[in-house]
Amino acid sequence: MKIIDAKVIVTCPGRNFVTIKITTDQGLYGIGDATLNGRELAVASYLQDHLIPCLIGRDASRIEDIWQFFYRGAYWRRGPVGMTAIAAIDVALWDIKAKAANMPLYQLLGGRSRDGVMVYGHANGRDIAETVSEVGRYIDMGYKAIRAQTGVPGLASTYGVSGDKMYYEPADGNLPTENLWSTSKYLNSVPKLFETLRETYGFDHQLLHDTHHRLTPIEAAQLGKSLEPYKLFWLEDAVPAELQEGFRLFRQHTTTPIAVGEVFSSIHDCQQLISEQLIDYIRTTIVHGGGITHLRRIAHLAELYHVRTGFHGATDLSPVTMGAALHFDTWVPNFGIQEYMRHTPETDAVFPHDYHFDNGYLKIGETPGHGVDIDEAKAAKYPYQRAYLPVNRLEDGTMFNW
Ligand SMILES: O=C(O)[C@@H](O)[C@@H](O)[C@H](O)[C@H](O)CO
Ligand SMILES: [Mg+2]
Repeated sequence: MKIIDAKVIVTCPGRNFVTIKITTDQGLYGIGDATLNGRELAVASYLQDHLIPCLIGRDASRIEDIWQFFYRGAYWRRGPVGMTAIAAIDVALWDIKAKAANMPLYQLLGGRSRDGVMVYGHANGRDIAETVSEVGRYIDMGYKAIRAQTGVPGLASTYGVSGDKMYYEPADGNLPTENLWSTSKYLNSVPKLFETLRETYGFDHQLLHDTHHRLTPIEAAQLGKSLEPYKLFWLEDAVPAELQEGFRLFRQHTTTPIAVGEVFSSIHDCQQLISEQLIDYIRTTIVHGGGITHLRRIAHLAELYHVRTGFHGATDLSPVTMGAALHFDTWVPNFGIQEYMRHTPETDAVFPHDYHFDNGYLKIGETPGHGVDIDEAKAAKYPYQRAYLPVNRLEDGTMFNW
């Protein structure tokens, strides 16, 4: 089955998405997500100008060989741009292979390990009272797991808190928005949020929190200890993870489960974190982690060390990633949880799909492939609009982590 065409589709139904569509000589096509929030055109060019010329004429069934060709053949390995481009091709080829076999992707991976994929939604509020009310709304919608993020007294803005309570999109202006951050103000406010949530709703629901890369290991240890009475499902991205051994200091002080990895792009970014059992959930997902082919390696390594998957699933990962991730989640034995930030109706119209929300779970259909398509006519109506993720400075002006 020969690849005869491959094209990159950039569309912006409220936010930018980059998609590759690969077509074979047998009339089958597959699609893959290539979206990297704030750097979309870098991946589009990596595909259009560098990888696609090498793709035409290859055998679409040779998924592993094509992955190895683009990874080892690049010379310059790893990193979010290259691995997102490789991931997009990989997912499109898995989509084609499953369609050729006339089976849903999860069957090709090894069949069902579960009937539904437990997801967590994003409740947020400007203050604790509004956040508690929002968590209640997500409980009423049927969520079994809810991430809670609240405004920090004394800070004008912070990660995860937005005016729109259903569709959260952090990328905004034509140039990066500058936010201000105070770790001490944040650490003073978070424990009170979870104390209030547990007092209000008890312990029947899983609660999660994302610190978004803003603490040192000892600050993360302090936060983890202070949250232990509230039994979080996980504390996410507490510490930037370039220094994997830095998590030893964090881990030794607290039993709060640790999740990290949405910004990772290969197994090498998390191999030490996993093999030293410094984390409990690996967040690296299909679109930024080299596709299904590479995520299987990460999941198998994680399985050896009691680490479970907890795929990133924000709105800036397209429905194509969500579809592929749900098939992976349906199969993978060491599944933990799937993030589910809902896409807008405009985005869903561009990317018709067969997964659906059912009482706290996402369920996939039996469509051959990953079950997601792209409506090119609708996609063409939304031209690219440059947008950046915000940046963060400390209150004294020091550049910090967003
Ligand atoms: O856990 C999450 O969903 C966040 O970390 C994301 O919203 C992240 O900020 C965005 O995906 C960045 O593009
Ligand atoms: Mg996160």
